[in-house]
Amino acid sequence: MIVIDRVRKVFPLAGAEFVALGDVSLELADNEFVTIVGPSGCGKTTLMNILAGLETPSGGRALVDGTPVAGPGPERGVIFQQYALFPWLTVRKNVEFGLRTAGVPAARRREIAEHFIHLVGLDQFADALPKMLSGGMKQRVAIARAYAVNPSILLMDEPFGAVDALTRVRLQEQLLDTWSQERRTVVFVTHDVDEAVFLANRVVVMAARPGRIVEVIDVDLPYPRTEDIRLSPAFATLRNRVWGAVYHQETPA
Ligand SMILES: Nc1ncnc2c1ncn2[C@@H]1O[C@H](COP(=O)(O)OP(=O)(O)OP(=O)(O)O)[C@@H](O)[C@H]1O
Repeated sequence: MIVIDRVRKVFPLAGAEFVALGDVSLELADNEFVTIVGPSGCGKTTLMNILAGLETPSGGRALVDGTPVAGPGPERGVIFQQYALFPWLTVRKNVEFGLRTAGVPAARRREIAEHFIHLVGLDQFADALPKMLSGGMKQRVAIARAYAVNPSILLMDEPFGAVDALTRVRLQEQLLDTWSQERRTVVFVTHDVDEAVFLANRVVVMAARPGRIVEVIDVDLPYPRTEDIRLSPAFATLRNRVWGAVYHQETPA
């Protein structure tokens, strides 16, 4: 379980203080898929960095299974927009990387890597270098690599931001497919309202100045999420609601 308890983050700005996160509280149950959506600058990345242990809060705390986050940890896998694959390593070696540093024996490493490479549909590319892959494929490698070390939580910050619209839809379906087979708690930041609704069982809407949560919307659409669901009136209703919460915010001048 993740508990975000009155988290505040203040950055120094031109001799004053800039409140990137005001007072953010949220609880996430195990194996939930929560998306965070909000306008630029509302603190989404700051919140993810705090959960990842890459930033420390100025106030409040983030807890994972009751333990305060004090740095990066193997139970939290991180996937950001930049693919961050090692260009000189093959897909297989990239996926095995975290296992190698954890001292997992070679045969077991290979077995685990093969499982997740298969799960993201890249069997044929296991021995390819990243430069031979499309952007979408690289991001699937990043997902396989994050999964390989068996984190209970996946933190994803705009992971599909750099791919075209059609690839993006395919990646969403593929991620849900992976998640349905290997349930984890997922926190997923996006700018895209459709993406936020399609993936999540809850959408967290944030606003800026100060960064804060303005609404949490339950997405009571069944999984697996199919194209029929994406085109359904129920989806459109939820999408419109999230859209309204994101784009009709009162922001102080
Ligand atoms: N290291 C820093 N120093 C000073 N200000 C920062 C720092 N990091 C973030 N900020 C400020 O905090 C605010 C929140 O930034 P953050 O990147 O978390 O927003 P975001 O919602 O992820 O935005 P975007 O959607 O554009 O990525 C921004 O106004 C940003 O300028």
